[in-house]
Amino acid sequence: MLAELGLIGTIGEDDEVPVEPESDSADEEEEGPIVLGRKQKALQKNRSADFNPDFVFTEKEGAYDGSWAMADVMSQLKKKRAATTLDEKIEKVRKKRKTEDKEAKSGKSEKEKEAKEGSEPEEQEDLEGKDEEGPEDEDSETDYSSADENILTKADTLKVKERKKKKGQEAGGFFEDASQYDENLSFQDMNLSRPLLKAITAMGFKQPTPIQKACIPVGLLGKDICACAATGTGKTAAFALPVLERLIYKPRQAPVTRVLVLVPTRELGIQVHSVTKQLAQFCNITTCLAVGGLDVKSQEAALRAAPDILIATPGRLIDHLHNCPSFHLSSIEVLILDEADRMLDEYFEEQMKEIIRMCSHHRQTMLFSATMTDEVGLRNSAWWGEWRGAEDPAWAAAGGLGQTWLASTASSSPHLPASWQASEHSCLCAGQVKDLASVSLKNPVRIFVNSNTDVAPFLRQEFVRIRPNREGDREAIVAALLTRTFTDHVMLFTQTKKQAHRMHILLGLMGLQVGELHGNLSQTQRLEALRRFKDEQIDILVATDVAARGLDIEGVKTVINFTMPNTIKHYVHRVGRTARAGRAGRSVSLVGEEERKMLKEIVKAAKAPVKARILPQDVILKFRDKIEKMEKDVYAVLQLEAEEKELQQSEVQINTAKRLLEKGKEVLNHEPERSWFQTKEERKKEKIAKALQEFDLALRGKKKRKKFMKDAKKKGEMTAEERSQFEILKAQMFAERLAKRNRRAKRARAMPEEEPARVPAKKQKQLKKSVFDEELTNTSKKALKQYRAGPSFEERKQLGLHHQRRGGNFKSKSRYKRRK
Ligand SMILES: Nc1ncnc2c1ncn2[C@@H]1O[C@H](COP(=O)(O)OP(=O)(O)OP(=O)(O)O)[C@@H](O)[C@H]1O
Repeated sequence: MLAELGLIGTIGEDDEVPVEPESDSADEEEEGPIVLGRKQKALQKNRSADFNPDFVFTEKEGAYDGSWAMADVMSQLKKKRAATTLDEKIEKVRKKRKTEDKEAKSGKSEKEKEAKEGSEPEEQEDLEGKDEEGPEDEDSETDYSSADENILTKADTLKVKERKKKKGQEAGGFFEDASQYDENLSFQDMNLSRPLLKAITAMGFKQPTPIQKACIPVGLLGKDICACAATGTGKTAAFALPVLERLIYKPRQAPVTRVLVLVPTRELGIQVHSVTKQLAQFCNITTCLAVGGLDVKSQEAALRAAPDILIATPGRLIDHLHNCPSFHLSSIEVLILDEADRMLDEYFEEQMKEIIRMCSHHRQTMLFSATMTDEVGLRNSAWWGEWRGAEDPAWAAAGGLGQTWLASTASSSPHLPASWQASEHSCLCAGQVKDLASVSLKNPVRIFVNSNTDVAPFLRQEFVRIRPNREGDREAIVAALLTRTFTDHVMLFTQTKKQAHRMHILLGLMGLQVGELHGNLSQTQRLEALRRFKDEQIDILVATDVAARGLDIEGVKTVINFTMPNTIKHYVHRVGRTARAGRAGRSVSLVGEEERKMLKEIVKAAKAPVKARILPQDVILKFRDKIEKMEKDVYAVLQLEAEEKELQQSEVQINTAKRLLEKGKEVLNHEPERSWFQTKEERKKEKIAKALQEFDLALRGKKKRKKFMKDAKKKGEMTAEERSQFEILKAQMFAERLAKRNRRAKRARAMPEEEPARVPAKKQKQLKKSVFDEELTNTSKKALKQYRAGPSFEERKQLGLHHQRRGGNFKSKSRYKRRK
């Protein structure tokens, strides 16, 4: 690639950098455990030895086919008329540019030749020689002179960012204490059935990861779990294995769906489904995938067969619940929320309420995430509690899945944390989690193997500072990083879909192999991009946060953040796409002035040294120049896209009109409209309310923002600076909205449902009862009779009222008397 661009590579990902105080070579030299296809050699260097965590991922053996059951999924995709791909358009524009430049160059050299023929005939040979020998440069319009090459060979500089430790505050603390597990526990020790152990071996898992060691024994007991472990540490198997074991142990009596796994994105659904299927490959348990973007009809057919385990995204699940008459959730025995904090945030709020309302109350619930907070449960306690509050306490005794066996194992299992064995509730954490336990989950076990700001253990974090008023450098810096240093297995995250698309075009025009993944694409395009990235057909995947959570793409070496994401949580997930399953990985984030606060927090939370990468200024300038020159080509690609879209739209219109003329109106409406839990009107209202909220936030006291938005809209085309500013602004708006919502939640929604304080019987007797307690709250028959009848003769005598007639309102009478 560098050769194609006429550049010479500079600092390599694995190179030693002089300024770096400690050597990085060790982590590059160790072998990666999983062998990759085409670029194996590069990846073999990718294993880290920088860190020494307790757990070491062992090499995967056997035939673990990590594919996403793509064939299955692809057959469910809607077929669309094939148009030219973006890459084809980019290629077309590139070729055109090359020919133009070639022509321009040859015209120029002709002129020079003529001029020189007249003046300096002796230099002719030299020039001709140069023309022949000189490379037929593919990117001749941005060719670099030999002087420039010197500049480009300058190495980046890496400096360790010092972090200020708070006195007396060590990382971990409260969280680590809460989750103990038997470190020597093996899969064989876990009482798992043979078919599962066979599948584990087939998938190449030699020993359980910490989260698996901690969760599987507890999950087998049918306990509710709230679990947090770093990205890429095997949470999927941690929830899937106990569930599968319980399904095997207690086979179903009737064909019903018993386990529901909810995930936030379609791609993650496909992946979780694939992993579950692989774990269940040697038993009779059936699985089903119900995510958006795939064919509804075939999903409905699969649901009618009542699969044991259903993996779904909330929207599509609700669609089925409302439109597939025989499908319901009343038989769900286990509910799992993968990426639980996301599933319970405002985005899914209405949908989750609807799903929980339809779910059986008698269930085990498990929440999993790398960024789990106690708040997750607390914040959602109000509405969640509504449905779980009145649960049958006899559930555990009556038995969900294999309860008898569970009861016997509970007391004898040597693999449960010591604290758990001592007392069932000692594993529940004190403080905030108590609130969560009492409202969201039933006596949940809190298993925090990592803190919720921990990044993957083998991740090396780097940051590139964007200087004030140099926001426009971001694209140039990213291009420089991708061309010179991180050339393959890279995920580049942007804040907006538009920027992701632009980066795809820009990098594509530079000759890099790029794909994009975001919500503006069809499902086919999304999956195709992922497939190509997994199959190493492309080197760089530009994505929005839709790809930030959960995706397990083998061999991702680098994650680049174009801007810092919305929150630290988003950051943890994004950078978690690399350094998975014991492998090393690197993240490089571009940080501007306005994002430094988040950087500080990241540095503070980091357990390994965080580094600042400094690119030579000349390099940035060169790439900036290159991009500027490319603007017209970017525009040309966008034009091609717009033209093709227009053409497609008119084709659709013509076809519709044709069908209308031929077969009448009913042909267009032969499909009955699908119902949803919200009416169209409600959905519209919700959207408007959310948009207004955002709008309100954007304008709140921030004149700068208001002006920025207005100016950008007016101009239509943004400058590089404005584009970057817009990315940051979007992240800030999200963060503010979240903060506002959290503040509001604490006031209005997060009332912890505290149990009435239990007073010991002895103490109760000692407590003095007030007159209020004794008289007004006494609802016994005798007391009520007495109250109706009024005071007795004795009492009236005491009050000096015995001479008055009984009955009537003696109080008012006496008052009347006094007044007189
Ligand atoms: N016991 C094990 N031994 C070796 N590899 C494992 C083991 N368990 C899981 N893995 C592998 O680890 C990788 C990450 O697993 P998984 O996707 O479940 O992580 P995760 O914790 O859910 O990550 P995220 O938080 O990003 O969703 C997968 O490739 C999986 O095959």
